[in-house]
Amino acid sequence: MELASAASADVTWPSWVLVVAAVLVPGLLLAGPALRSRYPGAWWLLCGFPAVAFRVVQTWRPLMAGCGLAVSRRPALTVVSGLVGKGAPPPQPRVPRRGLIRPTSGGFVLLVRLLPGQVPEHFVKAAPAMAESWQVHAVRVTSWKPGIVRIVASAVDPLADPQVPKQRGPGHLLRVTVGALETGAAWVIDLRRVPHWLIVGATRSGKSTLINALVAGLAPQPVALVGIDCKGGMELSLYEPRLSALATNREQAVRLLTALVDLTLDRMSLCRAAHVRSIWGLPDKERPIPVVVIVDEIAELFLVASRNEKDEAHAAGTALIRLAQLGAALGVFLVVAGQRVGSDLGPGVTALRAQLGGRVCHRVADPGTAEMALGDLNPDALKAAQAIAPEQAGTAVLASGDGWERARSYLITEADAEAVAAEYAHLTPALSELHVEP
Ligand SMILES: Nc1ncnc2c1ncn2[C@@H]1O[C@H](COP(=O)(O)OP(=O)(O)OP(=O)(O)O)[C@@H](O)[C@H]1O
Repeated sequence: MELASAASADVTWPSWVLVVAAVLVPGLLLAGPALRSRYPGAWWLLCGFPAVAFRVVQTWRPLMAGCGLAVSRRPALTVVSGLVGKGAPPPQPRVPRRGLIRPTSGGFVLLVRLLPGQVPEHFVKAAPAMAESWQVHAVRVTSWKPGIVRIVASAVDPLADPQVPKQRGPGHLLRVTVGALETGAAWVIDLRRVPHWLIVGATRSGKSTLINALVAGLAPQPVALVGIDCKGGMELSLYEPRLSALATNREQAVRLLTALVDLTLDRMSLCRAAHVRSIWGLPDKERPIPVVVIVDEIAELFLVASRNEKDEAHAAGTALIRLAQLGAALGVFLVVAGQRVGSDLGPGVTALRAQLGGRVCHRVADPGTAEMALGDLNPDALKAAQAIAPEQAGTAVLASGDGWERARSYLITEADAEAVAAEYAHLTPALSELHVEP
């Protein structure tokens, strides 16, 4: 005892260490919050992640046991160990094996090997308990491969205020980063991967903001943008300088959609003559420009009040379905937005929905719209979509054949989108075949 205290009394720190510590520690305490908000990524990696990773390691065994994910040793072994080690404590139950804890921007990810008898759903149920024990914002569990689950944790809410990254050039063709995912990764709409999208949401839920982000990302690219806004062009006319065509009522919309179908059929003949299966197989010089068709408020196209309107609505619906069926390979992409999308709008809506593989569901006013957007792809995502609160405008549930996740678009205002459209107006391709008489 005396020796130990003598040894500790002998430790003398060089004076420069004391000076550095005296400056650094209060400096970090004072400047911490500012550094954290200015460099959140670096702050998380250096300060937040090590502490949370330590917590994960420390709590892994009790957490697994508490959530019923630990499995007792085989009884025979327990008996043998009891005989061999008389009086020794009983063997610890087995817990699932955990892989490396890898940091992500604002969270971490780890893989876990399931024990015999376990299924991914057992871990999905334990996700809230994991988030509490590790003191992180949220934990998502997904099946990774047979026998392995992937646990993704976000330390802070990445959807609280996603920041628009600094744009470097026009980026990849038909690929736009429109927001952030719950995992902290970028929310990318890649039209070459998923060519057609359905975006739904109640009023003031964030549909236009998402379309602003999409148009702002596509405007600098060599693509033609076409708008169909049957509410008199109130929404899409903002981007008019960058639009190759804009229809502002249903009559114009039908003519524009018919012209687009003709353009698609021409491209089909071009591809057939060149013996290729899509415009991407054509040489660069011969490849027609990709066309992105944005439809704002789909209900305006489908709702009917008279016999005459019924024919128009039918023609619009048929042309849209045709475009969705043929367009992807021929460079025509659809982004269809609506407040309320239900089968009551007509049989064409359900047929169209089946062709729109990418789904974005913001806060909705009626469960039927969420069901229409997500129900056929991911019924699990419905609850998450219905839980989006009005103050979380811009937050949405994304679904595709691969699964679902929550995301929030960047706040690109109408003024921002208008400015981008004006800046890149000189890139607007003149497509005379799409000209619709006013
Ligand atoms: N990603 C976002 N981040 C923060 N705020 C947002 C976001 N998206 C939308 N908002 C807020 O919500 C408001 C309404 O958004 P937006 O105009 O996009 O809704 P909308 O669904 O298009 O509504 P409507 O159908 O009535 O046109 C915006 O003015 C903005 O204040």
